[in-house]
Amino acid sequence: MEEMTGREALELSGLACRVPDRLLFAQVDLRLRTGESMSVTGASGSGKSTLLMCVLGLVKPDAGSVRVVGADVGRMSARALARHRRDNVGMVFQFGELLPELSPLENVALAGLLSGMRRTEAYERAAELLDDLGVPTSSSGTETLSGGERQRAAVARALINDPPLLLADEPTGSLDRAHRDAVADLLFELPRSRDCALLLVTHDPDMAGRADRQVTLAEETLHPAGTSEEAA
Ligand SMILES: Nc1ncnc2c1ncn2[C@@H]1O[C@H](COP(=O)(O)OP(=O)(O)OP(=O)(O)O)[C@@H](O)[C@H]1O
Repeated sequence: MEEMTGREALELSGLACRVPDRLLFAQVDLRLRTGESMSVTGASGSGKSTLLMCVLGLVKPDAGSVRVVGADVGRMSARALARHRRDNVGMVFQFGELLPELSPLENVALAGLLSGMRRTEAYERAAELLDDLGVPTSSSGTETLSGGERQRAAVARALINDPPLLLADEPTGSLDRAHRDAVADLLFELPRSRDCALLLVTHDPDMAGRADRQVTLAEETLHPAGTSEEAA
């Protein structure tokens, strides 16, 4: 029985996407509410990252719709979409993708500034988040951070606008086991502590298994994990 708590963060209906030589996926339906986490596994090349790109509105699906907090991202102008994404979606990638010239604090604050936060507020919030997430705010560049700290800084950056939807693509893929577990603990706590929805793409079965709901992209569509022949 699914509990109907939280608010709707993401709804995919009949989503289909092809690349020039083949169909990646079709008939993808998914609903995710704030407070929930969902993992997406699937063989390499099955289209998991492309699915996230569709959610971000960076790849236009061939059919179906993507609704983020109720708004159809396929019907927005580029400008409205960029605004909507900044306000509602946080994204964490495999290598953190922080700007190396900036300090961790500046990296996080910048995301707030770009969405219109006042300077003092952006810096205060950034410092608070980094502190909460255990990243030293004293470091001057991101290269002095450990891999785990860098990923936590990337999570802080994704959270600065309090997004109802958090997307993560292999967020622990570059980390050793100890750091991986620490970042995983942090990520899976977020849906409840920050009332956001977490959609996580991973090849790691342990990570995937920690999500409230688990799906696999295989045979060109999404299945509840464990019901498809295809290995994750
Ligand atoms: N713009 C594009 N043009 C052509 N092919 C593309 C394009 N984007 C993605 N693809 C292809 O679509 C397939 C799915 O890519 P995607 O990165 O979504 O897979 P994935 O499941 O995330 O893989 P991995 O687990 O290896 O990261 C790949 O075969 C990729 O080469």
